[in-house]
Amino acid sequence: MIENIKANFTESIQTKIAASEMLPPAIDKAAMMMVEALIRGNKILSCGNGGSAGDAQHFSSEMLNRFERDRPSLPAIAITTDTSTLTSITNDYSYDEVFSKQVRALGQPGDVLLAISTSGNSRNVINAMEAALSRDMTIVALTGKDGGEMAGFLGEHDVEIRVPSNRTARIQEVHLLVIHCLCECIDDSLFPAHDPDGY
Ligand SMILES: O=C(CO)[C@@H](O)[C@H](O)[C@H](O)[C@H](O)COP(=O)(O)O
Ligand SMILES: [Zn+2]
Repeated sequence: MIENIKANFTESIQTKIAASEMLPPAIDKAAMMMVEALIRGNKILSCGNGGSAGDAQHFSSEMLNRFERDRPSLPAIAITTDTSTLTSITNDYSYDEVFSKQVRALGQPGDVLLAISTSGNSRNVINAMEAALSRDMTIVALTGKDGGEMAGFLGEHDVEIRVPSNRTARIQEVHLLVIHCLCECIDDSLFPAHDPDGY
């Protein structure tokens, strides 16, 4: 067990090192898309399944409350949280529609969809991306593996941040780091720190 645990740490560290060499330009582009949307008065919707639903909520809570320093609340909604909405859409239509119906209701032109899937193949996330495009939103996709079907849905105004790993857990661990990078970039752009420690 101890050896397996150590191997998980090693694999996670190696995945992060590989990601640190490949992902910063895409993360920077995604952060700028979000900053421009927020400056325009738009908002960010986020979605994903399982651990990625947690990531979607982690991101929105850091927007709505704060990341590392005090600043005004920023508009973001995780569409993974309202069990009445989730169960009724799934019951009456299909789990595949659980995010897309919410995007069509809440999405406005210029909003950003943060779409999170380690495989890139979750049908409800892909349908949410289709709905976002129909609402003239832009998309930041956090993926892994080969990017799955999600990779094929992205246009020149969108960005994919694909973690170089085939293991769901390792991909999720880097997704959380990416989310924290996005939060820091957004805060530094919109609310530059006044003291050198950033607090
Ligand atoms: O957290 C984990 C595995 O670490 C699981 O809950 C995982 O998120 C679920 O199996 C998801 O349904 C996987 O979906 P996706 O990442 O392929 O879109
Ligand atoms: Zn997990």
